[in-house]
Amino acid sequence: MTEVDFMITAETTFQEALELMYREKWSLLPVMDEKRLPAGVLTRSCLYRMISDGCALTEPIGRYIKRHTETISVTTPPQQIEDIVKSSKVGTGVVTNEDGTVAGILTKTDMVMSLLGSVSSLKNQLETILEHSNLGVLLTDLNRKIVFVNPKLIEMTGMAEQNLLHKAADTVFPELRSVFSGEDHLASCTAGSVKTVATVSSFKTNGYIVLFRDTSEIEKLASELQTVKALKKSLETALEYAYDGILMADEDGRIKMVSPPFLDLFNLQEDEVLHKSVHKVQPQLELGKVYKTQTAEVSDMMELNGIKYIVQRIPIVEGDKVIGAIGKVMFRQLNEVSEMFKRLQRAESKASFYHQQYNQAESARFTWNHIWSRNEYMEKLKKSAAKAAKGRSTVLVRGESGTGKELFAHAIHNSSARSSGKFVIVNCAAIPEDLLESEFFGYEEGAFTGARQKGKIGKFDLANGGTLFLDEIGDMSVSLQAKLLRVLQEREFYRVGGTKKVQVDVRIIAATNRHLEEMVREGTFREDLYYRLNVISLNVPPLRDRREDIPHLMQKLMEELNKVLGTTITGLADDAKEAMLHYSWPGNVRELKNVLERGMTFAEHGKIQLEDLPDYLLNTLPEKKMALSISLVENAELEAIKKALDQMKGNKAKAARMLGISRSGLYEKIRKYQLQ
Ligand SMILES: Nc1ncnc2c1ncn2[C@@H]1O[C@H](COP(=O)(O)OP(=O)(O)OP(=O)(O)O)[C@@H](O)[C@H]1O
Repeated sequence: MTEVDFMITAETTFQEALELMYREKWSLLPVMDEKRLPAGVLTRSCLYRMISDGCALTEPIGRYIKRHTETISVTTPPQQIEDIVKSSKVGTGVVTNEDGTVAGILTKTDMVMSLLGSVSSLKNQLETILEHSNLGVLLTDLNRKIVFVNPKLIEMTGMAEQNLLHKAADTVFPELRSVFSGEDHLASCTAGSVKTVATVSSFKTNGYIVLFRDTSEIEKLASELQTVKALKKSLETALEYAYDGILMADEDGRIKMVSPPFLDLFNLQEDEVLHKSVHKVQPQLELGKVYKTQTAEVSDMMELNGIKYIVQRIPIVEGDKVIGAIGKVMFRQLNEVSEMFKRLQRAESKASFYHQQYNQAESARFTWNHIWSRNEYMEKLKKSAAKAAKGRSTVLVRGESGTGKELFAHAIHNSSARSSGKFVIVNCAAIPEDLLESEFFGYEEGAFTGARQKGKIGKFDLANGGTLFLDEIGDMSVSLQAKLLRVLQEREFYRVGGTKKVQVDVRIIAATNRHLEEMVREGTFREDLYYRLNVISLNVPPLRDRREDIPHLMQKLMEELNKVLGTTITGLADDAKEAMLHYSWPGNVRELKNVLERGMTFAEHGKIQLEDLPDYLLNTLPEKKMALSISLVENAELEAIKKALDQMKGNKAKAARMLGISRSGLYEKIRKYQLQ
């Protein structure tokens, strides 16, 4: 204990001990126990070991020692002490002599150290520690002149020791200036080619100690982190622009990422799916399967809103464990692999559509479920019509063009007692005047000369036992009106050129968009026929008077059109929807359907955009949302008709088609607005 110069107690902090040691130049410190009797000595290496074990500089030494108890006495053989120290988790310090024998050891709670032998060269001990340190260490005097550098710092700088010693530290390492001046705690400092972080501790009376930590490891980690971040970003971007609907789930089936087309297709918001269980939110994807089988698979064809899709289920496997799964919903490629395929598909769907129509000619295709509505009056109307269907009376369906009068006629027939009979449609406006009679009543064999020798069955004959739907009844000539009236009264007729009375059991449903009462007044429609037809009258309101039907009809019609056109439209962009909701729809549901068909053909997939809508619709958009007055509606209607006629160079058939109204409907409007 001869070399002991200073004494410290269990209350002394590590910082104080360190400063004392530094000031007293590599000496031992005596430690007093609680009774202030000499208890042991603290060597510098021991102190450093304790600090590197993680004790705070401000912590009292005694408290640290109490936490780190080892039962080693002076009689413990050095080998055993070494073993204990090595295996100890408590960071006990050991002091060795030059020959490697144990010189001192940390023992009881209230004692710091007992010397087992002579402590000869503490400077050497420190040098040993510094030699093996991973930190570059530099000591300076008060003038910042370098007095010591450790081998690690020599290695880092690549400079010879003598070229470093006695130089001002901040000349060799200019980055240290800010730390020496106390502006910063740390400095990024290049030692040779090594990037380091340097810290400076000052020991007021003696100088400074500078520690250099190699940051290349940290930088490597940072660059790996950067790579991972970049990968994540690429993945997110790929998802953002992915053509398919993609969803990724983690090992517990929680949804971690989802692509916008996926959300579009299933009409979901991101927060409705993210971090939720895929098995609960999207059970129809059946992603759970791949967690069990660990093999990728493709689903059968599925369908949503008229859009066909298939799901590719892909497990993410690491080792022999499934750590996640990907659900890839392909709905666009199905239709868009190539232009050819698309065209083929359209042709096919059109062909099958017409084939279906052909098969269903003379049979009613629609029921009440096909008349889509959210409007109270329409629902009441459907109920009354369904009641009327049960009887035998003639039904007159009235309403503007394209409001769904024909649909009502189909549904009435289908829910009537004669639904197994035929449903025969005659468009009174479409048949040339001179053929109308033979169309209605047929003709006997040989009634005409020439090719049509064989005779023809008329619509009344055809509809026997079923329903005859007389569309556009207001457009029938007065002479035919008389003949029709007779059949309605007597339930029998003569074929053209025939002499035999034909008896029929036919229910008549008539429809018109004309103002029959006015026509009766004008003498262009027979009053007696009017009363015969007008037994039960159903008035289908125009779309502008049941605006709540518009969104519902848009949704249902898009589903239907996706099937017919082979498109994958998921909805309308907000502004396009707004425009649709504010338009007055003079052509009613037919016009709505035509505008959607055009928009869907232009957009092909995703959502219908504003620019996919026709100009005449966009031009009539009110600047501000305001209640539509009748004159405003009429004005819009007039503008639309003018534009259509203009665009079609006066061709009324084409203009009517473009407007989505019937030819007779257009004629009526032309008359109404006195257009020529
Ligand atoms: N409520 C509805 N639900 C579903 N589709 C409808 C509805 N109303 C009309 N439609 C559709 O709109 C189009 C026009 O309907 P429909 O032919 O029945 O009208 P209309 O009043 O008979 O027309 P017009 O007077 O020009 O003959 C059809 O394609 C029809 O399927």
